[in-house]
Parts: sequence; C-alpha cells; structure tokens
Amino acid sequence: MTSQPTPPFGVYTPVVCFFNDDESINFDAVTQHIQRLLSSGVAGLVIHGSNGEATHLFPEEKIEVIRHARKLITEAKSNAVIISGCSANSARETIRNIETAKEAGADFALVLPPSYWAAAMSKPVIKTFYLEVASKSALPLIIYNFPGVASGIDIDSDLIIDLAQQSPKVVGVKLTCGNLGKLQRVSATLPSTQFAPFAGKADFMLPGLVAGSNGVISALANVVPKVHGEVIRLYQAGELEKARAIQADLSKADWELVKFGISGVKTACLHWFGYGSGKARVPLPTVNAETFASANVSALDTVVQLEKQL
Ligand SMILES: O=C(O)C(=O)C[C@@H](O)C(=O)O
Repeated sequence: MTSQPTPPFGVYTPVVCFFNDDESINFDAVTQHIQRLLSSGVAGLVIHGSNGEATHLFPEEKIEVIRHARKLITEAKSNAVIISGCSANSARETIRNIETAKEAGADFALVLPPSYWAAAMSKPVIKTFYLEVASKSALPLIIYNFPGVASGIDIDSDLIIDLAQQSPKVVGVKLTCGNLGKLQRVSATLPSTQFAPFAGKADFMLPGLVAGSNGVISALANVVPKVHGEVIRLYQAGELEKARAIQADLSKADWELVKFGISGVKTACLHWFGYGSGKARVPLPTVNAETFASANVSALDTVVQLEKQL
C-alpha cells in the first residue's frame, strides 16, 4: 500500500456547531466561526468531533456541514485540512461514514473505539475493529482516544503503535486522554512522516509539543486559535519561558471553559466575537449569554485579549 498523507503540523479546532432556537443548524454563525478560524491560520478543522455535537446531528446534516466547511476553505484559499468524525459502533457503519465524509470533502477520518458493548471491547477486539476499518477506509485514519466519551475505553501506546505498524492507513491519534507518556512513546517509536500524534487539549499543549505532538487539537482553539499558534511560534523559536507563560494562561482558561461545557464554548464566541449563541441540542444544557456574562471568566478574558492583539 502506498504511503498515506498525514495531517500537517499545527493548531486544529474541533469546531462547534451553532444552532438556532428551534435546534436547526445556524449556518450563518457556522460560516462566521469557520471564517474566523481560517483567518487565524489553523492547520485544520475537526468537523464532528465531540465539541461539534457529532452525536446530535443527522447523517445528512453531517454531510452538509462538511460540504460547507470545504466550501469555506476553498473560498478562503486556505490550505487547512478537514478531519471528520466518522465514529460508529460497527466497522461496517464506520466505513460507510468515512466514504460519505470523503465525498463531502474530508481529508482524514477520526474514529473512536466502539464502546456500546464496552465489556466486550478487549484490546484484541478493538485491534480487529481498527484493522477492519483501516483495510476498507476511503480516507487516512486517525484514532480518537477519549475515554470520557467511550465508556472509559483508553487505548494504550502498545495498541496505537501496533495498529500504525500494521496498517499504513492509520496515520495519527488524537489523545484527549491527556496521557503525555503515551504521546511520548508513540512519537518516539513512529516516524513523524508516517504518523501524527496529537495532544488533544489546550491543557497540555506545550508539554505535548515537547513530547512530539503534531501540534494540538483543542476545544479552546474555538475561542483563541491565534494564542495556540503563538505557543507553537514561541516554542519553535526556543522562547520556552514566554511559551510557558502563555501555556499557564491557556490552562487556566481551559479549566474555566470546561465548566461551561460544549454550550459554553459557543457562548464564549458570542460573548467576545459577537456571533452565534450557546444553543446546544437537548440533552446538552444551554449556557445563556447572561449567565456567561455574570460568571467569573477572567482567565478566558485574559487569553481573548491576547488573541485580539495577535
Ligand atoms: O471536541 C473534541 O473532539 C475534543 O476532543 C475536545 C478536546 O480537543 C478538548 O480540548 O477538550
């Protein structure tokens, strides 16, 4: 099998999906948001990640949003890539999701381990799942390790390395588990030309860069993508103390943001950038603008003010 493309190094945003009060997709806000992300120089958009409420969208809506993102990337003359969430509990449905995501304009597929029958999901079973998907995948595959949304299933570095060595289609992993040792072992074993490990949260972005992360995939990059890019710039320039100072601000802000949940990410965009709303699809609660404005969001405000200066 010919070698597969890997996602370029940089900042990736798991893009939130904006909704109107009637829960229909607010494409005007989606457009403003993606245009702001692209103008900030993100390397890629993760469409239908956890923050994108992938689990709340109809199949046809998922295709429409990917197509819309691809259209905006083309209009912006951007080189950003699309990593599309394609997870399902069967290999068969996952493979079909990848086909439709490719047709809609995605470049890579992001796939969680199957978790409905969590007790049956032993390492050999998970390995069989990923090798089956990779063998028929229409796109290069990125493993999505997020125990919090996968019944606690936490894929270890042995299995990640084994999958990448067995299938050239497996080209990356998104470590939202926050396990730096895992990231370090994977990046030290698999060549960066063939495999892209990602630190999956702002919280450990700089330590992740030191451990060989291919940049970062961060929900907070919905709000302050340029600040994430600044950490990379400072790190690559060897200005570690300045990078650490901004990392400290990002970690404080991420902790503040996570308390508001996915809706809060959207409300933050309304609060500081004037588009969209916090509306999330039931059962997720919606954080309204007044609640957000009256809360202590000083750590977030610190990084937003820096974002606006960059
Ligand atoms: O929304 C996703 O797909 C995530 O994994 C979120 C993660 O990047 C984070 O920063 O919490």
